[in-house]
Amino acid sequence: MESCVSIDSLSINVYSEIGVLKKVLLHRPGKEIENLVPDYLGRLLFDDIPYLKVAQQEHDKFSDVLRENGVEVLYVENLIADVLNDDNIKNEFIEEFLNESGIILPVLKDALKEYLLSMNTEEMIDTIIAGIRKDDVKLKNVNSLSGIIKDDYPFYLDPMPNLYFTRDIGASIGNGLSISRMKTEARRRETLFIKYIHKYHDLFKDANIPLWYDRTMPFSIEGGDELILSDEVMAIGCSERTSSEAIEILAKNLLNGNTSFKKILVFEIPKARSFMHLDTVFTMVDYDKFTIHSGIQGTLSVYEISNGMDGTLKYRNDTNSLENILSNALGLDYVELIKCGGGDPIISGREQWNDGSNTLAIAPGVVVTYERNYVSNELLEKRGIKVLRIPSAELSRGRGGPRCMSMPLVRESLR
Ligand SMILES: NC(=O)NCCC[C@H](N)C(=O)O
Repeated sequence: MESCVSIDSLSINVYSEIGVLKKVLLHRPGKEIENLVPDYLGRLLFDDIPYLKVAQQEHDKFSDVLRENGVEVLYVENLIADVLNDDNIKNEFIEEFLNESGIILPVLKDALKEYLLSMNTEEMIDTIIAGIRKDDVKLKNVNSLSGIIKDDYPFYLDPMPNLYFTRDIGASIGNGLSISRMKTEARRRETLFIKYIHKYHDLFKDANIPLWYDRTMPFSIEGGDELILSDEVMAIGCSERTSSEAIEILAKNLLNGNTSFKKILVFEIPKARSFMHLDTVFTMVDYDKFTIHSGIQGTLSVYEISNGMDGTLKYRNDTNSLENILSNALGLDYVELIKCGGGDPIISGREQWNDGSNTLAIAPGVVVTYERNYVSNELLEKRGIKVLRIPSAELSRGRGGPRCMSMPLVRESLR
């Protein structure tokens, strides 16, 4: 349960999806977006190339709305810069980052290390996130075959265009943290940032923040699949990105650990790009209200994981209606599922594709949404939800919405 210290001094405290948001981690899109090229869009998990200048203006509007509502906005790039100002930690990070980038040829590794260390910390971080093009680095006396016969791949280090979807790199659960094992190579290195911030940043390093999951585990799980429905119940999507094995390991650590969590609802959703995470089709907007994409309702299976008395886990396939599963789990008489885009399959399809279901609650009944999903937004307002719209034409090309772009660190607990 919530500790007795004041909310502001807590480093991680997230026991719901809707508690007043006090502290959140974002990444402002940078030059990595301009290193997206048509040939590699699919592998880098993008469907189009955002116009960086406008994407940044939209993201600044997002952070303004959060600050205007009392949220302290932290940026990944600033926290990791704080950490890497220590030369030893910087060297450790660069070593690990280059290894994970597949840079194993010693001459190339040394040349890239020298290139990165020639910059100040902030520039180095921007460069690492943006990617390093072969044209950027004149590799001095690299007498290796690959230095002579170059293939036509333009990068030494791939860009990290998905970093502005900070939701996925980790999940604050209770007073602890699940550091993701990302499903795809394209996003795997992103979690190095959260690893080093958790391990070395003054905000976290002495706070004994338990790790419920770690990036070294072999089974993938991503934060977009991890929803905190209450201080006792989580919903976790078994999806294109999150494996049942990872869910089981996380469940053991939460249900058998000394946490407040008693039950995990596993939502088995179609393994499809547009439904890549549970939060692209299902988010919580109030004590008893959720948005949902009608396209998954017929195909959804829900399995409940709870504590067996002997330290094992119990599994049950819950065939009740989703409304009943949620109201039972949350001890409510009734919950309302608000269909993203209404019932119309064309409108729902369009608005779900542009993350109409991916709302970010900043307080009970108050959500941030993409303005482009106007049908879903009006439906939410008709159901009594306060909707704070942000511009989204460029940000949405990355296939994520306001919840995807934010990693809550502190929310006021609901009770
Ligand atoms: N929680 C989320 O739904 N995040 C959206 C991630 C979009 C990103 N282009 C990806 O495919 O991973």
